[in-house]
Amino acid sequence: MAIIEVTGLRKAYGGRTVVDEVSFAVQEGEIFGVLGPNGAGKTTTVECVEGLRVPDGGTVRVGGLDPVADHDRVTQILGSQLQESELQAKLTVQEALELYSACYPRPADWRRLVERLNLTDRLSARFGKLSGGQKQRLFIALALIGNPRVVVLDELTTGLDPRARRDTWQLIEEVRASGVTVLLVTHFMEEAQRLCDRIAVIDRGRVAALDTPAGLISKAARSVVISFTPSAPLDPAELAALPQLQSVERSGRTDGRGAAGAAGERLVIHGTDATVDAVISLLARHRITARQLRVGDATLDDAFLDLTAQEA
Ligand SMILES: Nc1ncnc2c1ncn2[C@@H]1O[C@H](COP(=O)(O)OP(=O)(O)OP(=O)(O)O)[C@@H](O)[C@H]1O
Repeated sequence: MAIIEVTGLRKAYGGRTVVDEVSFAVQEGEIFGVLGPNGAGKTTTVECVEGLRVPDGGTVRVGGLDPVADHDRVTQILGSQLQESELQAKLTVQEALELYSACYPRPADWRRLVERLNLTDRLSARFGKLSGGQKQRLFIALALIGNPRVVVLDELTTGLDPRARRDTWQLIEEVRASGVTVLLVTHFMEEAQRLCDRIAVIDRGRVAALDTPAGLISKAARSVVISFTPSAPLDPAELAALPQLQSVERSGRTDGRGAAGAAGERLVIHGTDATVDAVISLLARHRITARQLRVGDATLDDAFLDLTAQEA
């Protein structure tokens, strides 16, 4: 069952359309990612879902309710991540938890929440003195305090070090395992690939693609990457004629001109399985060996670049 349904959403600021006919549905129990370049309209879209912005067109439903007209009821089922500026630096962790608990008719037991989020020993610490990771954990606790069915997390791990980011990923997985649906806005491909069941890629206000991470990768033109250092140079014309070739990147000790792979130059070729087969045949035909040969699937990064337009 869809807990969030967005249909033909439009939003303009000062006559400039920044969200243009966006539609997607988030199923109960999934982690749904919203991914896209800066200024693509991600935050505007999720703020319409949260009822913080009034759409200019289309409909948004959360648990069947209109987030603007039924704002109070929607806040009972949807937990939002606070922005840093929304908490006073002098407030202690416990005070923040008690304050936010008081806003809900059936709040979660905050002591259990802080235990789960590993914040018990920080209860008397002031918000302003918490580390970045601790602040994010507190934001997750506050988003969950009303026992929501769905939480919206917008760039939760931006600014965290790699360990704190991984810890936060684990928490998000635990939140989902406890039955809460997660709408996650992120810039991090690795984060989206690891956490999300499905992803809407938003580009210039429109949904450019909507699929599972694996589905997005396989749809991207560059779905396989082969890299190697040839034992002898290859003819650039023969490389350019490879089937379903997307790109050839050359790196190493040469200036990137002339025969490809001269003097230890490394080649990184993006294409499909057919491209890889043809590279292997080409090497065999010329009796050239491929040193440090690596073949791998393209990543969500590659798919993202294929799916979103380059900045003009
Ligand atoms: N209140 C506002 N008034 C005018 N323009 C706005 C307002 N809020 C956002 N915008 C503009 O709308 C566009 C979309 O912004 P939005 O914050 O939704 O994008 P985003 O995808 O979340 O970007 P980022 O990844 O940089 O956070 C941007 O060009 C932004 O400058």
